Amino acid sequence: MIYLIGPMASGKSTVGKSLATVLSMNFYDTDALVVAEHGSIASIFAAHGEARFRDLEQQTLASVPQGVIATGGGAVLREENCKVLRTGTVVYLEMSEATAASRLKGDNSRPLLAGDAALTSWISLYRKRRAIYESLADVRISVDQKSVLQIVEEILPQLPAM
Ligand SMILES: Nc1ncnc2c1ncn2[C@@H]1O[C@H](COP(=O)(O)OP(=O)(O)O)[C@@H](O)[C@H]1O
Ligand SMILES: O=C(O)C1=C[C@@H](OP(=O)(O)O)[C@@H](O)[C@H](O)C1
Ligand SMILES: [Mg+2]
Repeated sequence: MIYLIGPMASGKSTVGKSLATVLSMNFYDTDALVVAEHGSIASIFAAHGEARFRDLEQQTLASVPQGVIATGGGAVLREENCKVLRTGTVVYLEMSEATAASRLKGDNSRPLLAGDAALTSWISLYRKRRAIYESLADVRISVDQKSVLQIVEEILPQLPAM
């Protein structure tokens, strides 16, 4: 299993999909699996709160089939999830604030960033989570100013033989 972790908009979903294609592995995105079964993340947060979303995220991560897995940026908040991540190869996509700003403009799919034009929430969440991302990472890649393909090509030689 290969797990992608990192802050919101670092490219876990996009890079994960491309990495899976290159490796001829299945790709799963825990957020997409939750949405397919329970509706949009925004609607889950609005109707039931973040804790409910975290429960669904945890259940999904624990039962996802073999492949390349894009996690949500907050999946590392639960130790149960970290235990699952440690069973595979963890690729951490790190990103600067400037890159986040350009990617998040006009995107309102992430309830934790609602009204976050100045990126205050993104910065504060990343500050709280950065140490966990670093502690879990087997492979660490800075995504700033790199194309998806460049990032995939940087990850490939750092993966253990499978
Ligand atoms: N290397 C990249 N260069 C430019 N844009 C990117 C890159 N990686 C991702 N993106 C774009 O940034 C946004 C966030 O990417 P996404 O894969 O959803 O991140 P995450 O899953 O980590 O939140 C998307 O619009 C995506 O197309
Ligand atoms: O960082 C977070 O807490 C979240 C990140 C999102 O996924 P991405 O990191 O793929 O945007 C999604 O799981 C949800 O909106 C919460
Ligand atoms: Mg994603």
